[in-house]
Amino acid sequence: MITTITLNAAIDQVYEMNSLMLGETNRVLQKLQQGGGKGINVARVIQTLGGEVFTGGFVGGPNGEKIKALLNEEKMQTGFIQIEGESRICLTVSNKQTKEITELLEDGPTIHQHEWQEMLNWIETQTERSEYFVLSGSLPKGVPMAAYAMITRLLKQKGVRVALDTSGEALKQGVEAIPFIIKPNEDEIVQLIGKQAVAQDDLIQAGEKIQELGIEHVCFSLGEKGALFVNRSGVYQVNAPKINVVNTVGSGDAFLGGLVYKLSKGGDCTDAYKWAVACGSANAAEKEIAKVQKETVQSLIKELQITKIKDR
Ligand SMILES: Nc1ncnc2c1ncn2[C@@H]1O[C@H](COP(=O)(O)OP(=O)(O)O)[C@@H](O)[C@H]1O
Ligand SMILES: O=P(O)(O)OC[C@H]1O[C@](O)(COP(=O)(O)O)[C@@H](O)[C@@H]1O
Repeated sequence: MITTITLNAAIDQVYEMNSLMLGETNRVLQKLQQGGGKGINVARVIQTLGGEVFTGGFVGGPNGEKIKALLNEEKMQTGFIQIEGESRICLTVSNKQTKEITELLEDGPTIHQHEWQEMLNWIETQTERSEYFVLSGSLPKGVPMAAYAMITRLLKQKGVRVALDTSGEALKQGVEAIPFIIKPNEDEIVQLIGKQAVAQDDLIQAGEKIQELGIEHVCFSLGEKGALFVNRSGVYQVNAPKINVVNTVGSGDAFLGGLVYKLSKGGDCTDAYKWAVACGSANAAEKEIAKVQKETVQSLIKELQITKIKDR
């Protein structure tokens, strides 16, 4: 069983528009609503691929009720902790003409100390039935900056493998706890290593340094360029397939869903790397967030090549 956690769950709302002009009246062509936030999205992708997945996090207020109802409709297995605050709304504006994507992300509720403690207790009980935990997304206010580092240490003591996908200081501290997998995107790589890593050699050097800390799979997702993976045996590159891009929001979550799903099945990790890129790209071809089509993933995997660019 894979468990995913979303400390800052959201209603993910997508507005499709013909244009978006600041300072003008803009009309919405179509509105979509989903239960979201990174861990929930990862769980949706794992469920679509056929994996056994459970998803938890904090939810509260009418938005929290909506998130639970939406996930219920999708028959997702959930175990949320109810909070006093109100869950956030994350808005994606998708411009049909220019294909531009604009994201407006609320920062979400404040978590009280007793709610955080409840979460730590819940995680502890959930370890009994989980081989993997996915910790994803921004930290809500009130939760310690070391939250992911604390959870990672707790899970590792129980023999659970941790995949971490977050940003900024939470990522830096999380990395110090040595999760099994990290998946920074280009912005997060810069935050993590403190310098622009535009050249491939810089990325490889940074990835190797992080891997040597003991992180088994350092996975750099690089948008339309695909991804670079560093593990103890080498450095691997997978180029993204050419697709008709509709909405890239959730591609990182789909990437992580595909990666953890395939790793949890065992076998060669290079297959899991291809699944990750195929899922990320399959997501970018859809309007909805982290709602990949299994058939698209399977056909993209056949197109993908993985290249070992360095032995270690
Ligand atoms: N424009 C694109 N074309 C094809 N694949 C894409 C595109 N954007 C993202 N992807 C796929 O999604 C994966 C994750 O995207 P990325 O933008 O790196 O993550 P995040 O959403 O976390 O910023 C990429 O590795 C790639 O496989
Ligand atoms: O928790 P954060 O970092 O605020 O991000 C939340 C947003 O990230 C998403 O999960 C998408 O993330 P990715 O594009 O990185 O996969 C949205 O669904 C959500 O609204």
